[in-house]
Amino acid sequence: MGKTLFDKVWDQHIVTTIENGPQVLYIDKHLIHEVTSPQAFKELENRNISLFRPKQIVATADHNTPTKDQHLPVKDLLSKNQLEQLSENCKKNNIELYGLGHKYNGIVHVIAPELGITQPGMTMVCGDSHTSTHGAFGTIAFGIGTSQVAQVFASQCVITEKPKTMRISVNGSLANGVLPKDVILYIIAKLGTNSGTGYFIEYAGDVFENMTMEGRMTVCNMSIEMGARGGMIAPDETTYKYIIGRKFSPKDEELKNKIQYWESLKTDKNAVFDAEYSFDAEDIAPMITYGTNPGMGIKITETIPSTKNDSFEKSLLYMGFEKGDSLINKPINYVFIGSCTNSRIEDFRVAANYIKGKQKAKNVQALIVPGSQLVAKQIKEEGLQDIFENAGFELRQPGCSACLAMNDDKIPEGEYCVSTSNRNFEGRQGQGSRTLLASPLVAASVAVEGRIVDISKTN
Ligand SMILES: CC(C)[C@H](C(=O)O)[C@@H](O)C(=O)O
Ligand code: SF4
Repeated sequence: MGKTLFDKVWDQHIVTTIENGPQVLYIDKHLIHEVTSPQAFKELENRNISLFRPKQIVATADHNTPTKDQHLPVKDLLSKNQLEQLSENCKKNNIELYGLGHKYNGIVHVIAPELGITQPGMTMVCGDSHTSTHGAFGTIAFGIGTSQVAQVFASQCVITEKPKTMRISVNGSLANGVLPKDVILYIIAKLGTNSGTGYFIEYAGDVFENMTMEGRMTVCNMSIEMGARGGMIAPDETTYKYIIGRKFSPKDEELKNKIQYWESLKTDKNAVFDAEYSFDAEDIAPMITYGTNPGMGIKITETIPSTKNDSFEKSLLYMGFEKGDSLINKPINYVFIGSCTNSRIEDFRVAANYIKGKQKAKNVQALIVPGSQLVAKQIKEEGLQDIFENAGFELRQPGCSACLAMNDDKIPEGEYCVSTSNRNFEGRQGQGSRTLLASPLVAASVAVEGRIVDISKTN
């Protein structure tokens, strides 16, 4: 029987298999940030264990960082503490840190790919659920808990059960204005937020083959919102082109050899998955969520379904929506374009292209938060900054920002925010805030119109 992409990468990294039990998996890259690393460092210190391979670890500060005046001392005490702890821990343990203000600083899932740290065929972990993003490169990448962070510090391995495999194919071509974010919101709306539990997903078919790396990252990022351990896309020419020339990318002979190896990773024709789904690209349209989990999504022109169950009704109550409502023309006062789902240069190009020559609506506060310093630099160099600022959008400094509102970027109670992030849980963007997930194009159109509009009827 043939092997899947997932099996090939997994099998290459098995250190040992415990009989009738889990496996010990070698981890090539361990990414860390300020929120989930402190207790792990403490645990090692308490047990007097040193870090096994500090050179395999890369650290950044992203969740707590302010998006204004990053050159000034951080005002929030808890954040300041966590950031200082990260710096100290990295210094003590010889870990490369791209801290606040560093030219490579940014959201962990944005910086590793753009620096060429993320490469096909690797295993990567981070104490963060959206580590699944890196699967876009044909990498087994998954989030781990704090105790596992300590385990990886000590051994560069994790002990884990091998997940089952699922393939989701989308064939055909996407209509204009339908973005990778719409594809993944559509898939989650169709399959539900528990459909991926216990699985690693491979996305296959025309739509993903024709997608840019930025788009593939958006899709893999949200695999976790289906409950999956992670998502992957087979490496191909698009992947290699993206990787070539980046700071930590392999070069010359090494690159040639690696590409040869990466080519061998594609799923074999006769490989069998534990579960398979397929969709037609033509059925996908611009999406928006109306509820409090990412699976509660509809095409922007559809009405809220009349599902009868308590949690559905509770969710609508929180959102202030009714069954059968259309979201078109609902006034929106906040728009957030950012987060590890949609804060790469391509996302801002799409938004800027729509916004160019227009003005944001008076009622809207529109935040543009780049995923990294490098993206921020590109925004400036490509003239997107002028487009955003002339249109009345606020361009901030990089970080997680309003995606989870651990810093000052909070959406006020009761307000709606059309957001390009990945989670619309109750209070996610600030206490009492109400999040509607959408693509950067939909978000841009809402900022300009001050209400939800059918993107296919505006330009
Ligand atoms: C803070 C961190 C542990 C968390 C995660 O794991 O996803 C955060 O990044 C999120 O998006 O909710
Ligand atoms: S941007 Fe949001 S989803 Fe991504 S790592 Fe930060 S908080 Fe988590």
